[in-house]
Amino acid sequence: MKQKVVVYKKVPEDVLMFLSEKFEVIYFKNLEDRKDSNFIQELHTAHGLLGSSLKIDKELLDHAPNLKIVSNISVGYDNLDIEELNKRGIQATNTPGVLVDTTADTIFGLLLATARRMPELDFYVKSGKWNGTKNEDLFGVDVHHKVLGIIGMGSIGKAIAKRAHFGFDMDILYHNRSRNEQVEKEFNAAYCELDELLKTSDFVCLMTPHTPETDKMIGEREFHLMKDTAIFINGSRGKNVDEAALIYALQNQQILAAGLDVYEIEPINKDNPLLKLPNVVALPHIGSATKETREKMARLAAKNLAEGLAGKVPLNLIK
Ligand SMILES: NC(=O)C1=CN([C@@H]2O[C@H](COP(=O)(O)OP(=O)(O)OC[C@H]3O[C@@H](n4cnc5c(N)ncnc54)[C@H](O)[C@@H]3O)[C@@H](O)[C@H]2O)C=CC1
Ligand SMILES: O=C(O)C(=O)CO
Repeated sequence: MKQKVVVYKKVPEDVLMFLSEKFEVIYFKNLEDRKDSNFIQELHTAHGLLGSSLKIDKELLDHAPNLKIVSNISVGYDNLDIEELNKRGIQATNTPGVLVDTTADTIFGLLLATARRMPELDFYVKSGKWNGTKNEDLFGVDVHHKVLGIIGMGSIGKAIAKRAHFGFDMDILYHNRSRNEQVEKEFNAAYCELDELLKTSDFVCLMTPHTPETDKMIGEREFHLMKDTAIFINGSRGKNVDEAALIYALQNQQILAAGLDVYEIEPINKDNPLLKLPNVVALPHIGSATKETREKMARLAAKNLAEGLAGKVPLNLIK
């Protein structure tokens, strides 16, 4: 009898076909609620789970006694309780690599859009306000030849550094769990302690995973250390930032502006003060979301799942 796989995110047709050849596939194209009774019902007999963002913790796992693998269609896996999965001998996988360039493009684009106030200016033109000289109140700030501080010099951090160094002649500072000689050589990047990076950078870009250690790692103290001309970019996870402190810093000119792809709670509430601030450029957690890359991620996740259920060690097993 075929093993059973529950897919809880929309995936391309070829991924469904690939899975259906090997497994019995139950497909929830757009699962809105993890308490959905049909989903819970299917979990009881599921061997594999494929999707993203869903919180997978003890409460959910108690409904899935036969589960062998959880395959996340994302690189971040802060939605998974890894300790609980380990305890139950359930494998977990993610999709690193395939989304690096796409995410770096988005985050660097966000940095440019924030510095040059592109969404505001787009609105200015489209709303018919452009009818004379453009005054200083519309000007942005330069990106090229400025100092970019990257916190979390991993795969995506490096790809951002590459764009900044080769494309924009920026000076790169970085803070990471460990030094990386390759990025120091390739992008002339200088390692520094977090406080030094915050004090010195014109742009601070956060690219760490969300872990107990990085939870709210940028808060009141850190915004205080930044230049009042600094632009803060968060492409990592919203929970890495104390959002109330970010709002305060933006409202009180402690920093100049912020470009955000991620938020403490997603989707962000439309009444969140961040969305009322002209010095915030807000994207809907879209870093990796191009058609091509999302398809690659889904294919890689399906491959990981198939390897796990075949008794092999999946390529992207989370250790
Ligand atoms: N906005 C979006 O759509 C996307 C967001 N992400 C987020 O970006 C994160 C990073 O992705 P990758 O670069 O692929 O991961 P990675 O694992 O290659 O890099 C993460 C880096 O953060 C560093 N780090 C971890 N804890 C740290 C700490 N306490 N202080 C300083 N550095 C620390 C690590 O040493 C590592 O170099 C993901 O975990 C995910 O949360 C990833 C993809 C898309
Ligand atoms: O992969 C991730 O971690 C994302 O945030 C979405 O691609």
